[in-house]
Amino acid sequence: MNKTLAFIGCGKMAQAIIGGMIQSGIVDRKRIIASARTEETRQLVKKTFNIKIEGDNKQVAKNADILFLAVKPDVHKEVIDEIKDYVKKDVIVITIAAGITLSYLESGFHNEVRAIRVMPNTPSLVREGMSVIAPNRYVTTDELDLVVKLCETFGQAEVMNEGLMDAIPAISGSSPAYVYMFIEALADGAVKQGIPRDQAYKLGAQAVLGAAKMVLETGKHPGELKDQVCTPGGATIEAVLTLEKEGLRSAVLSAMDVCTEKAKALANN
Ligand SMILES: NC(=O)C1=CN([C@@H]2O[C@H](COP(=O)(O)OP(=O)(O)OC[C@H]3O[C@@H](n4cnc5c(N)ncnc54)[C@H](OP(=O)(O)O)[C@@H]3O)[C@@H](O)[C@H]2O)C=CC1
Ligand SMILES: O=C(O)[C@@H]1CCC=N1
Repeated sequence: MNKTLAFIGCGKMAQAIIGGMIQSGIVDRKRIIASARTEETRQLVKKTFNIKIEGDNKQVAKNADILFLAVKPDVHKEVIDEIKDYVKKDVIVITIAAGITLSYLESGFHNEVRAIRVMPNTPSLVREGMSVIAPNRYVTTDELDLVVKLCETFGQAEVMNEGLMDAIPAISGSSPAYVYMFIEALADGAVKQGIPRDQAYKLGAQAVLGAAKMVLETGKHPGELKDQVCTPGGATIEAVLTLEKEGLRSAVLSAMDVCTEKAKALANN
């Protein structure tokens, strides 16, 4: 990787990506530069990752071969206006923001800018991220391959049509938050039964990790895997009945609907 990777904005998501990339050993930290608004974040990022970070967005944009816009959606306009005249002609601009479209980037920079939407998630920090990638028509196959490989340094990557991108936060970008809530709830339930809290988090998290691996590695339908746990006349089916009565599935679907609507609206704030 002989490209300069630049991040405008270095908050929680950018830090997760940078952490995963460096941990992979594939991306040299010397190739990563970033900017953040406050001195507090700049010091934290410098201390944590030992990368070059500064307050001047233009300086960072100027040196970028691949430029990640990692600010919130409502800060994109101000940042793009600030840097658009400073980027290299063939820079690849990636937004990781929910709701920011490829046409938004094309109008902000210039009509033929190489633009990519990537929706990542925070497990990127431990190289178990999921990145969904949608390029515009000016991104070449080789450039897309490079970005896919880059995203694979911190997890899995899938290329999709832009038309699906607004639906990705709910299933992938935001969903770790729901899973953490589920793990917290599992731990609370265990603590209620007398299990020490630190062990309860380990048991709950490992169950989620193991179940996720079963879905990914056996290729079996989640319903079949659930059925294997439910011993006839046993304890699990009682828990399953209660979760159905309490509306676990419909709660998840409703949450994903509101998440998707909000993600679509974010760019207009
Ligand atoms: N968090 C997540 O799980 C995910 C987030 N995303 C997307 O990532 C983006 C960032 O989210 P997140 O990391 O959570 O948010 P944060 O608030 O943690 O990070 C935003 C960063 O932007 C910086 N910033 C703000 N204004 C400017 C500016 N004018 N110039 C340069 N930097 C600026 C902030 O600097 P400072 O820290 O100094 O204030 C901060 O580092 C969003 O667009 C979000 O949609 C996508 C997928 C998942
Ligand atoms: O909450 C948000 O808007 C961002 C997008 C996906 C995860 N975090």
